[in-house]
Amino acid sequence: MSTPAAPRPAGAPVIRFEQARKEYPDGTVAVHGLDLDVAEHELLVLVGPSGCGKSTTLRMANRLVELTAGRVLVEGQDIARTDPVALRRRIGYVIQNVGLFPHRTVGQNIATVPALLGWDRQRTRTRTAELLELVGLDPGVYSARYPYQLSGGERQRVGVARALAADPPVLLMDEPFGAVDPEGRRRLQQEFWRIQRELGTTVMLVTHDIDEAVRLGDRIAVFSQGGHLEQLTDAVNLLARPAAGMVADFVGNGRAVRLLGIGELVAVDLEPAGSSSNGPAPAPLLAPASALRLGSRFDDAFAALAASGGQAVPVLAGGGAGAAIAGWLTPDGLLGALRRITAHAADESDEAASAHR
Ligand SMILES: Nc1ncnc2c1ncn2[C@@H]1O[C@H](COP(=O)(O)OP(=O)(O)OP(=O)(O)O)[C@@H](O)[C@H]1O
Repeated sequence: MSTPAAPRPAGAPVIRFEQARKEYPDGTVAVHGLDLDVAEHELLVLVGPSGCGKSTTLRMANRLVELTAGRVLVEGQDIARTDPVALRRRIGYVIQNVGLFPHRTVGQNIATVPALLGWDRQRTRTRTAELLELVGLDPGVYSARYPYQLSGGERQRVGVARALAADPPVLLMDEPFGAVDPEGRRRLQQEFWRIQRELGTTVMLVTHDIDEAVRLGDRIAVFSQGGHLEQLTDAVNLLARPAAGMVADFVGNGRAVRLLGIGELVAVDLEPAGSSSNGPAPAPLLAPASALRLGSRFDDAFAALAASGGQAVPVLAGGGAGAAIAGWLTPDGLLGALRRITAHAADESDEAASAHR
């Protein structure tokens, strides 16, 4: 991992927009006066309808778009006073159609920034192989291929690997999984999420897809036209308590299903392990691979309850041979779990609302 350019107090924002404004030469005000912080190691998603200023905001952070007024700070430095080329070496950038160099191999594409930074061949080769493995492509097979020899999904993986090559502290992503079919997209999202947790990269990601936002974002910023920040909160809160009006419309139907996709089972959601004789009637133990565990997503829990015909299903703690039944999940338990995460969201949103006013 690279070390940050300068020590910062814990929790200091890595990217800070201060009254950032962009007016294009034809008079279009894409972003009016945005205040927004992205915290270290955070994956912040910008979401909103077409033309609301998401890409403009993102591109203000690496100076592909120059501000008309206000400031953007990256790692505490005003980027207007930073050399744009040096800035972009510290900030990875991934766009929808990836923009791989067609006449360079996958390995050479990934090595673009390391080459600019003057890394030696051995270090570059090792890093390239590591990154290909990280995004799930066999280096022996893919390093020497050209972009035209890849599927759309593979190209996007290479795009992500290239952006991560010099281990930038900050990554900007504009619809990075847009060109992939829904199933591949889901897989890429999952893998990217894992990689981001592992590397601790601070990420700002633009999407118009609310499901993607909910799946990936530590926090989600919902924009309306003109780069207005309508709501900034975590996924549960956004779904449980969307701000009235534009956000609620944008989040739309299917909120309950999305909540099922993000909640995770914890011990308080379960009937105690010993209660099966006088409490819920236990379903037969599921095959370990499909068994529920503490931390299982609610949608898996819902599927297991449906398969058991509504009978209590066992939930395991620990893995492998050491796994033990932590308790039993009943339909009421799952309802309680949904109430638990939405009640938690309500508390936080009340706090956030008073902090914002
Ligand atoms: N170079 C430009 N000159 C004039 N107007 C522009 C320019 N680039 C973008 N705009 C306008 O600024 C507004 C915001 O555009 P932006 O691309 O930031 O939106 P977006 O939310 O990323 O949209 P989408 O989801 O459709 O990509 C839009 O009205 C767009 O037409």
